Amino acid sequence: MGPIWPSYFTDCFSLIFVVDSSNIAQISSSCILLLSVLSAEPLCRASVLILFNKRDIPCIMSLVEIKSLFRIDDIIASAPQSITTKEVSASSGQGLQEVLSWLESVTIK
Ligand SMILES: Nc1nc2c(ncn2[C@@H]2O[C@H](COP(=O)(O)OP(=O)(O)OP(=O)(O)O)[C@@H](O)[C@H]2O)c(=O)[nH]1
Repeated sequence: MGPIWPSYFTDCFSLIFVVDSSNIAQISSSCILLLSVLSAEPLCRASVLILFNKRDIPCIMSLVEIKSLFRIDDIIASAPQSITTKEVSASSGQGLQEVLSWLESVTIK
């Protein structure tokens, strides 16, 4: 789906990027996709929420290790956008309330 995402960038003020943090094999491609999204000119002022999803699934790597592999600190430091990260589980609902609070905080009133 990545190739068609730019069709939706115009007038986009907030963005939620979901990472499957149980799938270590996909981490680097997910990171590259995120970098391409963050460098898109129409999104340069968007508020960005990165969700590390599937935290209910036992994984051989901790979230700290996954974030390090993802180079999340470097990405946040160099991106023009305001970026928030959260760990969630779409399955159990872990973190859902925080996601809703974030959405409320970035919603244009
Ligand atoms: N345990 C668990 N399962 C989840 C979670 N989120 C999604 N899933 C399940 O994971 C399966 C695949 O969903 P996704 O990863 O969203 O789908 P996808 O991105 O098309 O899948 P891939 O391209 O194969 O990675 C579905 O059965 C979902 O119900 C979660 O937080 N925890």
